[in-house]
Amino acid sequence: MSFRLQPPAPARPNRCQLFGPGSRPALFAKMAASAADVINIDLEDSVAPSDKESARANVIAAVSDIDWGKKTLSVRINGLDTPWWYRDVVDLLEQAGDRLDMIMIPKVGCAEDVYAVDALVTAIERAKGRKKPIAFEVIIESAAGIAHVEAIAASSPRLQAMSLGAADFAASMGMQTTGIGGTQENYYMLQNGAKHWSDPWHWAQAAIVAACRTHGVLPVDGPFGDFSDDEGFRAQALRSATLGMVGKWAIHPKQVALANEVFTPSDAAVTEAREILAAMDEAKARGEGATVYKGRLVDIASIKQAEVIVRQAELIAG
Ligand SMILES: CC(C)(COP(=O)(O)OP(=O)(O)OC[C@H]1O[C@@H](n2cnc3c(N)ncnc32)[C@H](O)[C@@H]1OP(=O)(O)O)[C@@H](O)C(=O)NCCC(=O)NCCSC(=O)C[C@H](O)C(=O)O
Ligand SMILES: [Mg+2]
Repeated sequence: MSFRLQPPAPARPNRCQLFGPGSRPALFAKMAASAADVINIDLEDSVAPSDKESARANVIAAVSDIDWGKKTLSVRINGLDTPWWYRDVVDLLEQAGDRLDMIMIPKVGCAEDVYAVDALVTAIERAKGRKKPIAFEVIIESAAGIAHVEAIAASSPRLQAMSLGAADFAASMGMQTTGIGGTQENYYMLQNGAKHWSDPWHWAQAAIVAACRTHGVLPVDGPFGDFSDDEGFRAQALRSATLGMVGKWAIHPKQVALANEVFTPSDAAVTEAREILAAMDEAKARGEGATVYKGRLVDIASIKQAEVIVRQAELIAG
């Protein structure tokens, strides 16, 4: 371990982030009643330009009017390359109630993008005497975003989470696909005439996880567009969880249960993790740093691995 210890990520459940357009207020109560840990009301790409102002007004009202329970409530503002983003921030901070937890900043390309929003938010919080500081989450969804991912992860103490936005990312990278996440037909290795599909999102996800873990930010997998494909969603989410991501977006309510299932450690995994911790306690009592559990080596690093699973389960259990 480096002299600099790895900071912990925010201790809150983030297994599923359910999205809904700010221009469809009829969905808000349904989103609040869902089993998602995080609610993302969108002012950006799911809202038509002609609806931007009315969607913003809907969202401001909904922050206070709807009972969001214990969920983390986040609003995705428009990108910094649009004419709408500053008004999103000003009106949300000045008019939406204290129930708002987070602002999601899309298409972040450099740390200075986050700095700009931070400066505006900080000024409004001071001017208005807002008591609860607004947290940030960002989406990495461009070539610039992934090139500068580590600086972005370090950009603000407000930053709690970072997601991969597969649709805009694919477009920015010039990838030949219209799919949002998941297996891509043409991304395969060939061995003895048989195709073996590979994962084109893997390297970006791994870069996001490393940047997030370095700076104490939650790494999250973004949307999976084909909401009729449960097994495709599950496979993508399982890969993300294996890489260290803590959750995934749902762009339809049927994806919420799938995300919660994958990102909640199973009873078997938690039992095994606790057994490893117990085996290592016994080893330590014998003055040993390593022992055998179910025929395989466990050592001091295994304690940290097991603690990741136990901590995640405890966090979710509340
Ligand atoms: C995808 C949808 C447009 C589908 O809407 P709809 O046609 O109404 O779906 P259904 O008829 O199947 O709905 C069944 C019931 O579920 C309710 N519903 C639908 N959507 C939601 C929701 N998001 N939250 C809660 N409840 C929802 C319906 O009202 C039906 O209820 P009932 O009649 O009582 O049975 C729609 O789901 C939708 O708009 N999804 C979110 C889209 C969105 O926010 N997109 C932005 C995020 S993804 C992105 O931006 C890409 C990213 O940035 C990147 O670059 O990768
Ligand atoms: Mg996007």
